[in-house]
Amino acid sequence: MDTLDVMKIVVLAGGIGGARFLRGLRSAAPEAEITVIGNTGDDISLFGLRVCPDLDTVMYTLGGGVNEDQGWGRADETFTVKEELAAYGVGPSWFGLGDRDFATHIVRTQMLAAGYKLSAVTEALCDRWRPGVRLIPMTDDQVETHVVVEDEQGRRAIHFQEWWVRLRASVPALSIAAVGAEDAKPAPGVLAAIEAADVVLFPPSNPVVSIGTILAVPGIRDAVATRTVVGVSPIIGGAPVSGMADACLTAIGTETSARAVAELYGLGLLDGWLVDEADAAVRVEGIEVRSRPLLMTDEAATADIARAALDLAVELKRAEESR
Ligand SMILES: C[C@H](OP(=O)(O)O)C(=O)O
Repeated sequence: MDTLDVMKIVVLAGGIGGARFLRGLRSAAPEAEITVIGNTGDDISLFGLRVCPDLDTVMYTLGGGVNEDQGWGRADETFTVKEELAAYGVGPSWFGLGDRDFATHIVRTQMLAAGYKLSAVTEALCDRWRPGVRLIPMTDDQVETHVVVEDEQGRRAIHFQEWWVRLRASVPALSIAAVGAEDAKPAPGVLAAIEAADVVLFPPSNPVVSIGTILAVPGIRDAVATRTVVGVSPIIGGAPVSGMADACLTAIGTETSARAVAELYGLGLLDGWLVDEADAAVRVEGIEVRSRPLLMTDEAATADIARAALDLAVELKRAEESR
């Protein structure tokens, strides 16, 4: 198998970083069949609507509709509905939904209310966006990431989005839990896609609340462990490439380093690990570590990173097969 051959690739993805990596992967391997298993732990109900930030970020980014500067939400967005809600005193005001984005959540909520599963709704939304990959939510069941914090209002669990977006992770998380994950079932097609995959890639998504949450759905981790898996480090030189993943890693007692994240995923799951040149000295027992520039500065640089991940995965798979 050559990376240029048609191959089946599964990617576990969160939001912005995952979506940008996927855009690079799609251009690095245009013939590949790419299945994306999307995190739904960040999902939240707002104004009576079901909002799936990570699924939408992947869909908008690959479908050409994303706000490129922000990395999420729609391009050419307006905020009339948000302003009108605020005029009624209806919140929360801290979650920035634009008018175009609202339409997606209205369609999704309407279909869910009619009895369609989230996986079917996502497929229907993708009919419009044609992302060039098959996007499946990790589960059709409700899983919500909650964060335990303690401040002047006392100790309490809040929705991940409230901690992340409203509080900007400024209050330390005492713990993070994917509520509902242990009883959730993988969405239809998730396990079959993993079982059929030539390789599985972990993009530089948040290892705790994105990839960690997907792996927490029973059955997914075990299925992934049977494949050749290569991850791209979301940590460069001791800091997240973007975002505040360090706040999540600290909450679970893991150091913010490329080595610690590889160890968190663990031997038995990860076969190869791409780190930045800044982390060239990183070694992880039992995992093949390679270094190269990992900043996704533009689409061409991102495609090079995706190609390097794929090449490493193919090399490791071949080595495994010849043993
Ligand atoms: C929460 C978010 O996760 P991602 O969508 O990047 O996986 C982040 O770490 O910025």
